[in-house]
Amino acid sequence: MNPIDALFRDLRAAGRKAFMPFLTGGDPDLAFTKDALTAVAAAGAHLVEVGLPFSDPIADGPVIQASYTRALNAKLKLGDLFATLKQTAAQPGWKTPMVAMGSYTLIYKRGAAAFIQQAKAAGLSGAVLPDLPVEEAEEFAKVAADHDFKPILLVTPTTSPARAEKIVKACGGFVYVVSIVGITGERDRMPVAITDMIARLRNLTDLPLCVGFGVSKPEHVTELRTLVDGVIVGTAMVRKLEQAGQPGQREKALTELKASVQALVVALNPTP
Ligand SMILES: O=P(O)(O)OC[C@@H](O)[C@@H](O)c1c[nH]c2ccccc12
Repeated sequence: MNPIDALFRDLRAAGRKAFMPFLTGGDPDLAFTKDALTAVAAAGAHLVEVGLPFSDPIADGPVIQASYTRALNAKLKLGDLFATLKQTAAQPGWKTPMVAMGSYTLIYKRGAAAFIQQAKAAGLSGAVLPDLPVEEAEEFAKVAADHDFKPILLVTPTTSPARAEKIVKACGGFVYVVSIVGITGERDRMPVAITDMIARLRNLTDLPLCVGFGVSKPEHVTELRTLVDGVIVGTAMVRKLEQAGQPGQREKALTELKASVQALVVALNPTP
């Protein structure tokens, strides 16, 4: 069974929700990526979304764009990032599923089957594909299914019901529910319309629904916890990667990253 399916089966049986931090691969360097992944897993993250740095932003806000730029300026290569993920997942006791998040350009360049083989060998169980239109997702979804690799597509507040139906059919693992129209980045409050969006999606699919964009504080998570199967937090985590790039700040950034994950995990699952 794919590790993402196994995770959500277990969480659902226990009445618990998934916390999923997003971390850019290679910011400020690959050694830190390994340390940061290990730290968030130890702090209770249920699965991790690893951003594959890319030059053209897709819905990325300024904090994540700057993070991608730092990784690319440090001459990050995808093969090296995959090698780091593999080492990370090979640590004794590692059981945190990882998904990639990246432009379909990165996949298309390599060919879907080749990309999936490399990604799986690196320990990745699926990929969030923000710029793959559902019309073109079918072919990727077929290749992915052959390799038990999960294609995760996004539904936004402006997605039509007919399109949402196609998207959830092409998805595996979970559906990425974008909370707001716009780009990634912290917001003060969670939009009210999210309740309706989730209810409509529940009628279309049994897949877990995970909400991202704008989630950063325990209060947000408390608001969402009864509604969703998981939450994704990117920008608030990536700020710690930025900090880690400052001289002498690595240990402090790791400690703060852990504390932030712990606080969000407790808000999501308040009873032990
Ligand atoms: O940063 P936020 O607002 O916490 O949202 C998560 C998000 O960063 C992550 O999932 C992500 C980063 N870049 C993306 C591009 C498209 C979709 C999603 C993403």
